[in-house]
Amino acid sequence: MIRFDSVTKTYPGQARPALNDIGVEILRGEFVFLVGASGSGKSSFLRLILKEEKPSKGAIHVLGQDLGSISTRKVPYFRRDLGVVFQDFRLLPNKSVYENVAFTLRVIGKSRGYVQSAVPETLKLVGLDGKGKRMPHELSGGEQQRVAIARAIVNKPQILLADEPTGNLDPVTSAGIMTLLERINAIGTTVVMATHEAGIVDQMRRRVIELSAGDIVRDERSAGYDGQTVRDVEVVPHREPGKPDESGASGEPESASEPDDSETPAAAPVVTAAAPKVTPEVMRDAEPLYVEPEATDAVTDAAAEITAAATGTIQVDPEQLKPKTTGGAAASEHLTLAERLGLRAPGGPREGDDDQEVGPTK
Ligand SMILES: Nc1ncnc2c1ncn2[C@@H]1O[C@H](COP(=O)(O)OP(=O)(O)OP(=O)(O)O)[C@@H](O)[C@H]1O
Repeated sequence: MIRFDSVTKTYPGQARPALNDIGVEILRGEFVFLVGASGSGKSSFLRLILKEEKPSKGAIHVLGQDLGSISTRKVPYFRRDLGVVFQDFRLLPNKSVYENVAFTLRVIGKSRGYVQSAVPETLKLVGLDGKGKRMPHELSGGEQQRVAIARAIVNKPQILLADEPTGNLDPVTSAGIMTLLERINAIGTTVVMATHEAGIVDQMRRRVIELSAGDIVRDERSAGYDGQTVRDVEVVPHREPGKPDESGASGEPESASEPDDSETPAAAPVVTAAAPKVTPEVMRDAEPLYVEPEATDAVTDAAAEITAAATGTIQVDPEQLKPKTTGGAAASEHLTLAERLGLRAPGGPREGDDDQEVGPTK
């Protein structure tokens, strides 16, 4: 379903690769956690799957397609089979919950009838039944992430990529989001999620791929956040190039072929584990907030109540009624539609891109 063959990604101007000769395969229906310290390459891994970035070396196959052979014109079609969720939700601030979810379907040319049945069904699935008319700023963070998840899955993608989806949420709300992702996985979607949340990973016991400075250092089934290894905070002492350290070892690279990267994290403490916010206890005690797809209306109502109780009352201050997005409304005005939807990284079209960003080319 997703295969990396000897993939190296080195960003322009960087001596050290963000991902270094990665070989890994993720099968249909798996739920995979990507863990690792900040800067270890998790987001790069997800961006490569989305074809937001190209590998510097190696090949990536997703859903049977060699990404290197998909033209930029065809990328929007390829991405229809992928749903993406981010830490900062990335909702369209001036559209209602319903319109945020419907938008994905409209740009790919789904019929009005399809939209009218798929959107309420998906909102029900994520526990937001009855909240379609709300605007994003009238929702709690957990509810906004549910809208983002609804938008990502409304087109029934085969793969859901989630980059720190609980990063901005409190522990209880995070646990609810995880039960939802678990449910989405149970109905057949392959989920790949980058996270720093040890409690979530420890409780869910799924496959864990751990990255460290661009290398896969662990790939275990039914694993926890820390694996078998001791993962205390590791501090690597800084050494000036050419200057021996206390043990007398030279500060020169061991081999002449090793890159001389002045931005190497060796100059700063290397934190190998983040402090857990969501504890195993919170995960264990979490109310399941998702709704079974075949649920009756009574069940849906109960789930909506649980969601409302878990996310709390929202005090809306007139100041807050102004559209909010990460980076502010002013910043969002300068983003293209595809960028705001997360279908393309902010920064505008790059060399080799075509004009078509989302939706049919005709
Ligand atoms: N667009 C870019 N240009 C240059 N370097 C980049 C770019 N994106 C990422 N990097 C570098 O690549 C390395 C891996 O970054 P990446 O964002 O993939 O890590 P991460 O594990 O997702 O980190 P975090 O947990 O903080 O999100 C880092 O050293 C980062 O500085």
